[in-house]
Amino acid sequence: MADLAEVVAAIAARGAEATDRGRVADYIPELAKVSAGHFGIAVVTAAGAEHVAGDADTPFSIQSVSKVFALVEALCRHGEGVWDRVGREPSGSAFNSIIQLELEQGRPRNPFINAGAIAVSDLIAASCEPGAAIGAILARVRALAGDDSIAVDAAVAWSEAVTGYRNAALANYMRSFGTIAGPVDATLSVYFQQCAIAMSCRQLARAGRFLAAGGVQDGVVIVSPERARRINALMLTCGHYDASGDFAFRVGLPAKSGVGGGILAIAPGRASIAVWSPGLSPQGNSLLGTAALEQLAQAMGWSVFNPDL
Ligand SMILES: NC(=O)CC[C@H](N)C(=O)O
Repeated sequence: MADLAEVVAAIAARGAEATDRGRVADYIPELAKVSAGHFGIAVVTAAGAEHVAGDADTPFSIQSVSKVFALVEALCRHGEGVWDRVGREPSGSAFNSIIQLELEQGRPRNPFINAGAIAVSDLIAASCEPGAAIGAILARVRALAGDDSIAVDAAVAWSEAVTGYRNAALANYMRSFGTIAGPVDATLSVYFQQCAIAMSCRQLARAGRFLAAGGVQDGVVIVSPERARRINALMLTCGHYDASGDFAFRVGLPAKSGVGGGILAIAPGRASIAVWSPGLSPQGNSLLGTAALEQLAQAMGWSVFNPDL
């Protein structure tokens, strides 16, 4: 078995040198300001040991990685009722696609595409006092990461709100079907703010550790083992949108990406892994982050399709 610390250091060295780094997201103006030169990786084992390298302590916009934590929050508040609003099937289409919603009567395919995540934000808001939903999501993330300094980047949230025409279209369309029950503007505000949460790779890997450990973190039950397994299943099948199949083929781990260039990946029973490199593939997933996870999975034998995992 390869030495984990050495593997992490070697991956970071390769990530720092790579020349083909993908394109930084520019449809959210504030994200376009981030340099494609960054690369960070953090691995937190199920037992809590940490191995980090590169820009592992630099906060970045977690964007759609937040959809995992929002789903946890919604499941804890509404239980299986979440599935009355959103499905559990891969979409095979872009993260911000509209066309499927009309064909499927306003019911999003899964909680990790934008439409599904907006519906999840609405569910959380429905069980909170007005204006308190983002606080609940942030509190969840802080508790999981064990770090109260984690915050919403207000500039990113604002940048997305003033340019978020597609998300507004998705939300309004779903409101017409009742998939969203609350005021569209309030729901979108929760969604934009959760996407604008800033975290480092180290914080993100810490926050995901319960998913690598059957739902338990430091002796505290976050979710049941069954729920942790199901969230991992959704991450594997839906976490990379229309590149989820290719990600499973190359890496073989449950994982969720975001257009900020972060990816949270889970090796069940082994580790929670966060990588960050802002340059993206055409489907909006971190180019070097995916390559890094492919190298890590290969070197450590960490794939859910590996008989020895
Ligand atoms: N894939 C993503 O990370 C997309 C999230 C982004 N906030 C959006 O709604 O467009």
